Amino acid sequence: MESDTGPSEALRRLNVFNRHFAPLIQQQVSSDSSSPSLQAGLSNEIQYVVKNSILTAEQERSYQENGFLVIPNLVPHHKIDAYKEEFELICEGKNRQRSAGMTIMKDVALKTLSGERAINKLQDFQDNEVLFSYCSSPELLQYVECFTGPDAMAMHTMLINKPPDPGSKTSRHPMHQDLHYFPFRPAKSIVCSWTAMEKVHRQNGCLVVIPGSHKGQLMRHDYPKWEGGVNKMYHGIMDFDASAPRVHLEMEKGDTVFFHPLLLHGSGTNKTSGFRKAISCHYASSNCHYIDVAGTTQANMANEITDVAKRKLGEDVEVNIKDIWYMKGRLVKGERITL
Ligand SMILES: O=C(O)CCC(=O)C(=O)O
Ligand SMILES: [Fe+2]
Repeated sequence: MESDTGPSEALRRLNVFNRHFAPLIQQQVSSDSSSPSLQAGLSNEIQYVVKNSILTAEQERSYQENGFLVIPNLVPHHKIDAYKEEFELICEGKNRQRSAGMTIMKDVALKTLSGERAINKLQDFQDNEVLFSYCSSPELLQYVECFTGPDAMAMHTMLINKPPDPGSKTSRHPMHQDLHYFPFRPAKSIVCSWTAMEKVHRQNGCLVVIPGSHKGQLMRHDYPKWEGGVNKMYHGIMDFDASAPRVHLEMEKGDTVFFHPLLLHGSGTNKTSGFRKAISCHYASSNCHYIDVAGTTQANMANEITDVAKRKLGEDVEVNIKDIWYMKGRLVKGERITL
């Protein structure tokens, strides 16, 4: 059934969202009505939004203060249905061409199952035409540009298929900052888009964020010591302040959250019997530069990625994580500069 909703429905949901979250996220509406991008230069504060004609002053202020912005009903339902169908075909594994270059991740507690029931995440779908059309879709890019500027690369792609939790609580994703995985900067020119492929709520493990945490530093990440085990590459913040106020982002199919790579976030246990799906892309300005992560808090992540790459390519192959990122990045807008 075609269930796309029109602009007035989107506006209604935006209002509901704002009413619901405004008190929680303490939107700081100052008496100055000019937008943060227009205020650039007036204070030492990092400006997280570039000059644009898309975001309202209120949306800019909200991203500046909170580090995330939810746009209701952004991705049409028929597109999401096509991504879901493609994901299912990949899980069936009949046509290897479809999943060329992808990293298919299995849940630590469900490895013995087959097909979709074992797979909790697809990564690196930059060469799959159907899935990658999410990253290059105009409805997303108009917003992406507000954070990356006009030259934008899709750097990291994921389809998350959070499985029904088997009782091990391994379907949780520990609180983390995505910047931990990225050897490029500056952080303010990177943004994640995360689109709900169905209704997501607390029961099926929606995203959980800590508003304002994007203004902090990159913290130390490692595997949490969970009794039931932890999924591969699900690093979490080690010195996490569990009392920090969090917001659960309950979203409808097609709703999209854009968030900063230092924003602390994670997701809860899926207590339902369905697979909670979301599709996501990390974009960066092509003007970003690579950094050397040796000797930093990111070194453990880099070693793990290098080990995986060596297992695929051969132990004697010299692997540099910058090369991996260089190869998987795809230009989606403007010109490719340094990334
Ligand atoms: O969809 C989720 O559960 C969160 C995934 C996430 O934050 C990540 O993979 O970095
Ligand atoms: Fe994340």
